[in-house]
Amino acid sequence: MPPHSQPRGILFDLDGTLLHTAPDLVKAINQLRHEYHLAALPFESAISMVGKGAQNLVKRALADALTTVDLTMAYQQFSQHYHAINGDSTEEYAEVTNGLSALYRAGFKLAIVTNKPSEFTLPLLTQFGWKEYFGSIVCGDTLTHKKPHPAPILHACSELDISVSEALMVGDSMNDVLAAQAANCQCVVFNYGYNEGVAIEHALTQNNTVRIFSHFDQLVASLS
Ligand SMILES: O=C(O)COP(=O)(O)O
Ligand SMILES: [Mg+2]
Repeated sequence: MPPHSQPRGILFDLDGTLLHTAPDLVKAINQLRHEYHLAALPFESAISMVGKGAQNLVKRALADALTTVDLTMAYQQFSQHYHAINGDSTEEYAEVTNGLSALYRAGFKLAIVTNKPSEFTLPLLTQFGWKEYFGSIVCGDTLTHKKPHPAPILHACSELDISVSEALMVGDSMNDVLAAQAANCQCVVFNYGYNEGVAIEHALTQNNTVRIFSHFDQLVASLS
């Protein structure tokens, strides 16, 4: 398949791509730090720790106290905090619901491929009314491996019953780009997301074939 040919399946990252989850994530992280008598992290520092799943987020957020922290217990504490507020201050990026609905109605097979654990992902998909759109939902704890490993992308393709050459990965970070490259899958990224604190334009090398969009409408238009 030549680069940029029309896909049959579209695999979406969640945090930083479909949903601006940062306000709730940062709040839960700072509630956790408060329990450990640690100062609140500034918003931008906390959000740069998002990307490699919630267990890694907790580890990164407690880096200044790691020698004294039981990470299993800390994750449980974070999970309680985040469950209590998950979705409260989370917003979809502009035109995401309209765009997903249009792509679904146009016959594309859609999937979620996120590093976010399923316990937090599924309630958000229900809250935003998106669950019916997705023929596959691969979360950070669905498989042994998370992005940037290619396995989540390959698993979603298998569940959608398409070959990876017929898929397009849509994300916001190098975890999405590297997973797509390892799986040999087309990839586009939005530049409004998180990418662990680094502008995605700077992270991508010049000869990279990944397209960069700044609005969800641009993705939908590129697939019409
Ligand atoms: O939970 C994370 O760390 C990131 O989630 P994402 O893969 O949807 O960006
Ligand atoms: Mg993301």
